[in-house]
Amino acid sequence: MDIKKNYINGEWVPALFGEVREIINPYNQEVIAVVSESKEEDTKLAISAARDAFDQGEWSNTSATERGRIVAKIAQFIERDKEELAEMESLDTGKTVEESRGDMDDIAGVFRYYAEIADKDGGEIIDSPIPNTISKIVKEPVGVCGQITPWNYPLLQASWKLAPALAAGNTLIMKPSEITPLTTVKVFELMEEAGVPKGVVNLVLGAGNTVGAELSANDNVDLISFTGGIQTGKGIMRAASGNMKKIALELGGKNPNIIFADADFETAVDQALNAVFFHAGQICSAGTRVIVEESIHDKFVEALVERVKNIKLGSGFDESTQMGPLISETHLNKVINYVEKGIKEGAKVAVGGGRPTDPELQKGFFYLPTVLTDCTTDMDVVQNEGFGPVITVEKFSTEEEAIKLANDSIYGLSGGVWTNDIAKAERCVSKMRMGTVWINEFNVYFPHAPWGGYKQSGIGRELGKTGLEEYQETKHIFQNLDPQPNNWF
Ligand SMILES: NC(=O)c1ccc[n+]([C@@H]2O[C@H](COP(=O)([O-])OP(=O)(O)OC[C@H]3O[C@@H](n4cnc5c(N)ncnc54)[C@H](O)[C@@H]3O)[C@@H](O)[C@H]2O)c1
Ligand SMILES: C[N+](C)(C)CC=O
Repeated sequence: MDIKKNYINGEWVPALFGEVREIINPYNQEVIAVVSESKEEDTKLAISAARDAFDQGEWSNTSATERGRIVAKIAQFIERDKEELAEMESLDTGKTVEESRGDMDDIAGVFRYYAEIADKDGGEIIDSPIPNTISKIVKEPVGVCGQITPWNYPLLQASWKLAPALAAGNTLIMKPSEITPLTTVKVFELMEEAGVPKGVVNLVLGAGNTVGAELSANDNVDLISFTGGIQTGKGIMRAASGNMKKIALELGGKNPNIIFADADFETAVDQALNAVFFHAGQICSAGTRVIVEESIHDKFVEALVERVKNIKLGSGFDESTQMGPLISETHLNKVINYVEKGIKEGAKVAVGGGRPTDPELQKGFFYLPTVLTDCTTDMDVVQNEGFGPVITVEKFSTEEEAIKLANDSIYGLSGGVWTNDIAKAERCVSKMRMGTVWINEFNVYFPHAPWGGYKQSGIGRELGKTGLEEYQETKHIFQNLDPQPNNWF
């Protein structure tokens, strides 16, 4: 098996100490690839390459139109290689190939979006209060960007960072999750093919506490953009304070999904499933915290359970599969303990609550889609992100109570409201403390709209114009057209 390498200063190079890591298919635990396992020393080399490339200025001085053209080429290559990328993502993560195909469309869309807006902001002349002067606001690249991504949407989360950073004229070093690096390696090949100059994009494969920690702390990195868990995010924030680098953090969620009695019942049930069970619930914005109006609670749970019983688990490559495995044994054990803790706290298992018994699924890290009822807001299982196929159900009787429950969280990533009363929906979403709120929808995201969290779900925004601005500095240029001595001293 070929060893996947780092990409540093335009060259594919093995890790300096020759270490490697095996990448495992979570469906059957087979080794699907071997990749370089880098250390701080490899990371420093990549940071130097990115620093030199930025300081030398070839990419930042390339016109924004030309940068956009290259970013568009990357989109085109992703579309060309969509099937290969989708299969690779499914092998690596266990998600169904159909889901991965959708991800690849989204990813190409992100590169296209930033290609299109790269040259749309030529700066702004503002009204200066001083006669005979010109005041101009321009945007410039931040510089050298460290980018760290998680395992659940490996290439999607990478695209949200790579495309705007490139469009804005930065140089970068990316560290994908050590568990799922394959599609990121492939996209670096595509960026090379698209003509991104050497040193502009650098890839270092390795663990968080070595490569990730170096990227977060190194004084030659000007910005660190991270997507992952809250605890890791807090550590990165502390490490980044050394040189006051800019930080962008996309963290977890425990997202409320409020169902009013006047919602379209069948649609709300169907979408409550979609909100959680894609990718076995390993979605930051999964609507795992279902909050149902008391008058329909029992009927809603009954309908949910009937549907959940029929969810088909299996290989992501089998067209009939609806839900794949969890990412790893460690994560499976975390989900098992999470549900057990919920049961000890008083939650009742309405369906699921353990591993499947099907012999064909024993090699994979499968966990049954699960619904826990009798949940209350003080429970760990309601307050913390489980990142598995687990719905907790709470009840409410008034609109105020629904909002109070929805906001009773350290998280603030996303949430949804289901009702046919549009005024009620508007009242609710205006009070929900989350970066994205959906009315009669859940889990929709696209390149034009910003994405990010309130509260401990993060700092900053990805996607949209705001996602480009994360990678830009704002400069005020003031020019005196009639300079005169003022003889003050
Ligand atoms: N808000 C969003 O848009 C979004 C999107 C996807 C995932 N997530 C969140 O990501 C989490 C799941 O991903 P995960 O398990 O990969 O998260 P994680 O925090 O364990 O790891 C994320 C990345 O950080 C790296 N890392 C680990 N320790 C580090 C350290 N000390 N310094 C620097 N980097 C380090 C990892 O190697 C990995 O690349 C969930 O909480 C999920 O909600 C959020
Ligand atoms: C941001 N999103 C929904 C694509 C993936 C979250 O894990």
